[in-house]
Amino acid sequence: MSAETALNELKKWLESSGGYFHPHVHSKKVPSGCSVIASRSLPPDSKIVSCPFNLAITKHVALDALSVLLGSGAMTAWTERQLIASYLCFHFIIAEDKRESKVLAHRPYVKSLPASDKLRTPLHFTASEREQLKGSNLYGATLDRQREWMAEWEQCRGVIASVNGEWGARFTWELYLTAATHLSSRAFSSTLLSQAVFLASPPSDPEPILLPGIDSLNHARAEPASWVQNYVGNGPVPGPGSTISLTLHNPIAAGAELFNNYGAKPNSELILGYGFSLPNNPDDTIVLRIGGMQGQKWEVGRNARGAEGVWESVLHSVAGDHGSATTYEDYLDAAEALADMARMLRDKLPQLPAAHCDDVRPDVALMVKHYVEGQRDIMEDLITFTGSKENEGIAMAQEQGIELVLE
Ligand SMILES: C[S@@+](CC[C@H](N)C(=O)[O-])C[C@H]1O[C@@H](n2cnc3c(N)ncnc32)[C@H](O)[C@@H]1O
Repeated sequence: MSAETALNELKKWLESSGGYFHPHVHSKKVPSGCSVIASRSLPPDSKIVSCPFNLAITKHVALDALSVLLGSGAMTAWTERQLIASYLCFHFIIAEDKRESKVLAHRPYVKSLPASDKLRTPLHFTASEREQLKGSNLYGATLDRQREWMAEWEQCRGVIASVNGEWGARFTWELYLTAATHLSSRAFSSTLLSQAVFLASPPSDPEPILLPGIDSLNHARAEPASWVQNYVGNGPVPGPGSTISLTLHNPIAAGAELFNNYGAKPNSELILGYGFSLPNNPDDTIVLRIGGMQGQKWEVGRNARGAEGVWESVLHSVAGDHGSATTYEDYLDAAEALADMARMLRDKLPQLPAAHCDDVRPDVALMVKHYVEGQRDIMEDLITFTGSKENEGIAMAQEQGIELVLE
């Protein structure tokens, strides 16, 4: 099915269920799936798309359908990802004309989702592409995620196969990985459906949900966009006609792409969860763990954002328990220790793939480049930060009349 046909089917389905898709936008095929384009210029604060609450895919929607197919009680202890991903998978396992498919209520949406060959998270990288990440945090995070998702898939497959062997055979790792990636790359928070968005404190355990149509737009950093809730009624159960809409606050020129704003996310998160990256992403971070500090972690960003926390810990670890305030020597030792660590991490980062490397697809090479450059820049900024701490140590010594000769 072409991108245009899939979007038209999605539009028709949304509208027939009380939703809305702006009549003057269309879809354009791009390597990663689709982009949404303005067919005419759109004024500021245009409502682009609305999804009725009853088309949202929550863990409860998934559980209700799976209970009919697999029997209630079969999914005890499944996570919301297992429930929602398995529900999406069943749209491919059970043909539309089968009696059991009645409970699979999201076919026009599922058909509009990008096929697995369009997905580019590191779980979809080839072995040689994954090698490009070796030495970075993202490499370990990829292996952890693959292990976790595979264990989930095996648990689900065991239950499904015990109910129907044919379904179990069709519930492949590739199908589950694709569905779980659709969830990681398109999820919104369940708080959007809760009346509690009007309250000061949202519920403590938000869950991922899918909002068909609202997830059609690509991301642009800092794009002024709102997700607007229209909750009908005052009770805990939303009334018929309740919707979530996406409104874009900037005017859009005819022919321009429409963007949503997924929030401030570092490239590590964009690559692992979504399969794309931003060049020189200002929200990039690196997670630091220092041996001997009880597994404590620090997230440091560009311009040494967040570095004070790791600095304080290193300073106190260097100063030990000498019972007095930290000395200039503590400052110099801590600055040197932190700079050594930052240099070591920088030097451990992977080398960038050659511009034309047969084993690495160009879009993957670009993501790896954006990510590694960001990690390197953060380490350079941290080294500069340790230089300023060293200068503070030197100034402390000078205040005490001590002249330092530094090598
Ligand atoms: C919520 S979906 C957006 C719609 C999607 N393009 C589609 O075809 O269905 C998120 C996915 O879109 C793609 N995407 C979103 N923003 C992007 C961007 N700025 N650059 C490249 N790809 C992007 C990524 O593949 C991501 O996983």
